Amino acid sequence: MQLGVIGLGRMGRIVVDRVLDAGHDVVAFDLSEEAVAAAADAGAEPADSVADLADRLGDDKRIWLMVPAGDAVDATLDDLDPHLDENDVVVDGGNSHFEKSVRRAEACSAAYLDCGTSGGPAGAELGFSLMIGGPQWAYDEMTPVFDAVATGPDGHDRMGESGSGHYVKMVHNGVEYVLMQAYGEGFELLAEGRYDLDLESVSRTWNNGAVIRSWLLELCEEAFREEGTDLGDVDDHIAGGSTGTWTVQEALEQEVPVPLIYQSLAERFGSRADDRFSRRLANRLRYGFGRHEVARKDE
Ligand SMILES: NC(=O)C1=CN([C@@H]2O[C@H](COP(=O)(O)OP(=O)(O)OC[C@H]3O[C@@H](n4cnc5c(N)ncnc54)[C@H](O)[C@@H]3O)[C@@H](O)[C@H]2O)C=CC1
Ligand SMILES: O=C(CO)[C@H](O)[C@H](O)COP(=O)(O)O
Repeated sequence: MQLGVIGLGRMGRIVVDRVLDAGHDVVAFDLSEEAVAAAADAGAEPADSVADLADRLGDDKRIWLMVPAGDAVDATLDDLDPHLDENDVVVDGGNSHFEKSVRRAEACSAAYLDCGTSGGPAGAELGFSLMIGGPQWAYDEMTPVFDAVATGPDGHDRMGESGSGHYVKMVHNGVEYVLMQAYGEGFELLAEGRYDLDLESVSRTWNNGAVIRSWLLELCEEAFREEGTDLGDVDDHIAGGSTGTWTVQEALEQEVPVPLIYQSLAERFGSRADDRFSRRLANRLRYGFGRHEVARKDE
């Protein structure tokens, strides 16, 4: 099979390498010439534009987008669409919002698969977990590519109609926030609590047979090993948050209670403000109702 890959960053490059390793051909394009040259060094055929990539693919095009979610996906689809017909398949493997994926699928001249991708850079060796939405025939057609990019046949499946792949990935990320928060709270208590503990040792011990072992816990072990048991100079600021926000918005719309996901998201937002207005007001209100002393900034 011949696959066009657009977007050759952390994730797209893994798609290229795994598809090449499985014996398929790859045509690769990125706005970054360095990224295209590196993919060519790995065995991909370089393209210098979206149109050039489409020309090199011939009929029955199979194309994987791995560009940042949002405008980059729309811009790429605008450039691609004049070259597409109903026999072609486009996969969006990024973290797009599921509703945008439904709209893009309706507008696209090709069959459109929304593909939630999980596994991060570790997927280079292990393969990814792929959650795919869209037409069954297009999923079947892309199966050799999904087998190569995922951990294997069990690492991908069609979740359902258009949008369902990115919907499942959105909820996956909400769960990811909660697990991170849960490990964070447990280790915070261990770090601040009454014993002088080596947290790398704790996480290694938990990772070997404990009920709460997991890949995220292995990443905790790696973090304590590389940064130290006090996490050294790692800041308490957590970036990101788009996929968790979407999960909470959808839960509100469906009237499904997700207090843990919301709380984990709020913790992220809270981490970005070191001078919280709500805390300052609560501090002042305690004076109002109880004449409790107000802590002042210069004290
Ligand atoms: N990094 C991660 O662990 C994961 C990322 N994702 C999703 O995968 C997608 C890609 O993420 P990364 O590879 O981490 O991003 P990245 O920033 O490492 O790579 C994106 C690449 O796309 C290229 N690009 C941007 N706009 C382009 C355009 N219009 N045409 C062609 N190339 C363009 C950039 O030059 C860059 O090489 C995102 O939607 C992200 O949310 C999903 C799961 C995990
Ligand atoms: O999808 C992912 C992991 O599963 C990506 O790492 C994504 O970039 C996380 O983004 P955010 O933390 O902003 O939701």
